[in-house]
Amino acid sequence: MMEGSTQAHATVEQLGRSGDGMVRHNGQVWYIPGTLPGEQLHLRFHNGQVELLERESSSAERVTPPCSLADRCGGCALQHMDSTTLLDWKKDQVERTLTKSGFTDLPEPSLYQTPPHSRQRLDVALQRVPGGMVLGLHQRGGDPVDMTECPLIRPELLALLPALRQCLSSLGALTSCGNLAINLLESGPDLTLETSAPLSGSDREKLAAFAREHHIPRITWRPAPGKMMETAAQSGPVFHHFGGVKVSPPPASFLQATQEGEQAIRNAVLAGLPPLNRKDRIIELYAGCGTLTFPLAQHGFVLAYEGEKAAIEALRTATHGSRAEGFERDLNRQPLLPPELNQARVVVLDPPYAGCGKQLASLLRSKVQDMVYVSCNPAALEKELPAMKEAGFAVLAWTVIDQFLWSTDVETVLVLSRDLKRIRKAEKKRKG
Ligand SMILES: C[S@@+](CC[C@H](N)C(=O)[O-])C[C@H]1O[C@@H](n2cnc3c(N)ncnc32)[C@H](O)[C@@H]1O
Repeated sequence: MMEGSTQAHATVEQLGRSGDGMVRHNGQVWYIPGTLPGEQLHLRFHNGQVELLERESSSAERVTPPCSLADRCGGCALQHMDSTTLLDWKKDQVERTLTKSGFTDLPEPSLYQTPPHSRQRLDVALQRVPGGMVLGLHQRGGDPVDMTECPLIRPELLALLPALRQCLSSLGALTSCGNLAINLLESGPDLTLETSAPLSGSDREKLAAFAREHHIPRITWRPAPGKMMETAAQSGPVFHHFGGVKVSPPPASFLQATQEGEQAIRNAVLAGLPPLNRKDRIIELYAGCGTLTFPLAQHGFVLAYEGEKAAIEALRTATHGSRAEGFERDLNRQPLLPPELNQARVVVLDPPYAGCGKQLASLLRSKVQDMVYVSCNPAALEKELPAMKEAGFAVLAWTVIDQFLWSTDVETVLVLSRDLKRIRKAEKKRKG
C-alpha cells in the first residue's frame, strides 16, 4: 500500500446533484461516478482523492448502458441507471426543492420522459488530431470523445456526422480546436461553426459544397462565442413552426432539446393558464424566438419579452397576423416593473439556467396573481422559491420533464397562484 493511503468499504447513500454516488468516510463526504444508491464499494483514499477499487454489489436499478462510450463521454452521467428510477430521482429532487422552500401539501406531479434518439440540439467540441478530427462532447474535465455513436441524438443528425467530420477536417481554419452547434430545424440542420483561425475562400467553398450536398440550408461562422456571426454558406431558407406560426430562427438560437420535451413543456404551460378571455394579456418573459409565444397567443394577447436581439427580431417578424407582440429587453438590467406587469392576467416565464435574477423581485411586488414558471435548473429554483412562498404563491400543479435523458438536468413547469379563489378551487378538486 502507498504511504498515506487507506482503504475502506462504504455503501452509497444517495446520488449527488452531478449524478455521482455519495459515500461517507471518516465523517467526510465523497462522490464516486458510476455508482448507485445501495451499492457497496471498496475504496482507496489517497492524497485527498478517492479511487474505486471494486464495486462489490450491484443495485437492482443498474442497467447496461446503451452506449459503448458511456464511461468516457461527458454527455450522459446516468446511463447505468434504469430510466424509470432516473425519472423518479429527478422528481424527488424537484419535490425536495419545493418542500424545502415551504411548499408542502403538494398535488401529485405529472411526469414526462423524452425517448432516446430524440435530441434535436447538439453542441459539440472539435479537436484536430493526427489523421482527422474528433467531433464530440468533452469527457468530464477532459478532451472531447469522438461521437462515433450516440443513442440520444436524432438518427438524421447521427447519420450526418461522418460526412461532417470529413468536411471539417478538410478546413484550414480548424488548426487546433473549435466548436459546432447544430439545431435540427424543420428546414434541416442549422450549423454554427467556431474555428481557431479565420475561414479562407477555399474553406467557404468546401462548406458551400457540403451544404448543397447534404441539404443544409445554412452554415454560419463566428470566431468565438459572443463574436459577430457571418453566413458561410446558404443553400435555402431557414424555418421552423411554433404553434403553427412559421419563424426563421437566427443562428445558434435557443431551441428546446427535443420536440417531445418542447411539446410536454407547451402542454404543461397551456394547462396551467388561469381561465382567460381572448382579450386578456399574457406577459411572457424570456420568450426566445417564440416557442411558447405562438401557442400562448391562441389563448390571450401575448406581450413577449426577450433579451437577445436576433431572437426577438425573428419573433417579431413572425408576429404579423398573430395575437402577439415582441419586445427586446434585458430583464436583468431593466426588469419589467410592477405597473407594467400589472396589466397581465398571467405571467409565463422561462428564464435561463441561472434563473430570473432581478426580474423576480419586481414580479413578486406586482399585483400579478398567476404565474407559470418553466425552469431548467432546480438549483436556481431553490434560490427563488422561498421568495415566491413568502409573497403568497401556492403551487397548483407541477410537471417534471426529463428532457435531457441520462443526464442530471431536469426541466420543471410550476403553476403558481396567489388568487385565493383559484387556490381553493384547485384544492377542492384535488381533495374531493
Ligand atoms: C430557457 S430559454 C427559453 C426560450 C423560449 N421560452 C423557448 O422555449 O424557446 C431562455 C431565454 O432567455 C433569454 N435571456 C437570457 N438572459 C436574458 C435577460 N437578461 N433578459 C432577457 N432575456 C434573457 C435567452 O436569450 C433565451 O432565449
